[in-house]
Amino acid sequence: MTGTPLVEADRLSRNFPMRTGLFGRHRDVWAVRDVSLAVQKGETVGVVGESGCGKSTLGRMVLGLESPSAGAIRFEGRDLSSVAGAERRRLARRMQMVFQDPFGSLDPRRSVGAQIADGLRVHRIVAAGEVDAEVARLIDVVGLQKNAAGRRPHEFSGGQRQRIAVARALATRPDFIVADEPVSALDVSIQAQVVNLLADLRRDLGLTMLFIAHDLHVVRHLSTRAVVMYLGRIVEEGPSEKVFGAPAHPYTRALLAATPSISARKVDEEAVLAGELPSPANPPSGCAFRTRCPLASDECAAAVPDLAPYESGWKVRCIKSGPSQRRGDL
Ligand SMILES: Nc1ncnc2c1ncn2[C@@H]1O[C@H](COP(=O)(O)OP(=O)(O)OP(=O)(O)O)[C@@H](O)[C@H]1O
Repeated sequence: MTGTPLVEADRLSRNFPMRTGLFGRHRDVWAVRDVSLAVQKGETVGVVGESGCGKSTLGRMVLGLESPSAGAIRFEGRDLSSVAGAERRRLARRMQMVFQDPFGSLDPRRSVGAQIADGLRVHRIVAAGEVDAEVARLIDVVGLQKNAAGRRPHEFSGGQRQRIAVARALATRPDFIVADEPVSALDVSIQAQVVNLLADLRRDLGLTMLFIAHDLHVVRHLSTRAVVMYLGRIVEEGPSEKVFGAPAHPYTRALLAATPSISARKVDEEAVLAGELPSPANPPSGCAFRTRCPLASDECAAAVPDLAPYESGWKVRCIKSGPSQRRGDL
């Protein structure tokens, strides 16, 4: 892959102070730790991992909604922390977020049309006299009925509300969208419709996306590249068909084993995810996954493994899964 990425996270970390234990001692929870990620124009990068692995914090930092404790975010090569004022607003127009809970992000008292129009007005996307027509166009683009503009959010089903949220995000004509669990609050029967809408929009509008989900089906369907996170760190990253087709990290294999219907391989009993996710306030030493890993040995406790090249464009953070160990018998 060549050229400046549209969005780049460079060694991003974010910690939160937290009280733990009986005596309420302060400890840092590292929600995201040393994450580097480049998203090329037109790519859809899917971020997966169990709840609490740091996916949302990463997505919020990438959009500038949360500040990193360390590291940088670059948009078209420009460090977001060095951009302010009108310039920052111009960049904000180009980056939008679609949240898990569309109801929480929509105002119940205002009409859908008025809420879609907010972004049009703030960023002066069209002339004042053309706002209504543009709202109607956006409503059509996301597949809602023409009369939706005059109605309030509670008059719609969950899937339709997520379409409204997508129309709002599209209003500013963004280049980059972070979708944080956009379908996980929806009925399974509706999820595919919203996923297909996002896939169509990505194709038709040339959108670049960071797609966050704990559901591997959804990520596999939408993303060109997959990033697997465990306790704040990337443990595997590579082309989706490879990561989901022949996962290299034992954690990715365990996630896939928990979703057998998309596993191309026979479910490996050994790979089934054992035990609880350790507390992010007190992660295991060395490889954080070692306490649940069927391959773990003493050396896994010694140091955090590097995110090392596995194949071209594919990286794995596991001392047992380097290219030299790759035989399909792990
Ligand atoms: N504002 C905050 N204050 C304290 N801790 C936080 C805050 N935001 C996130 N965390 C902690 O950071 C860790 C990562 O949270 P995050 O929401 O990014 O994970 P996630 O993978 O997106 O999970 P989920 O799917 O449940 O949203 C969790 O342990 C969480 O409790």
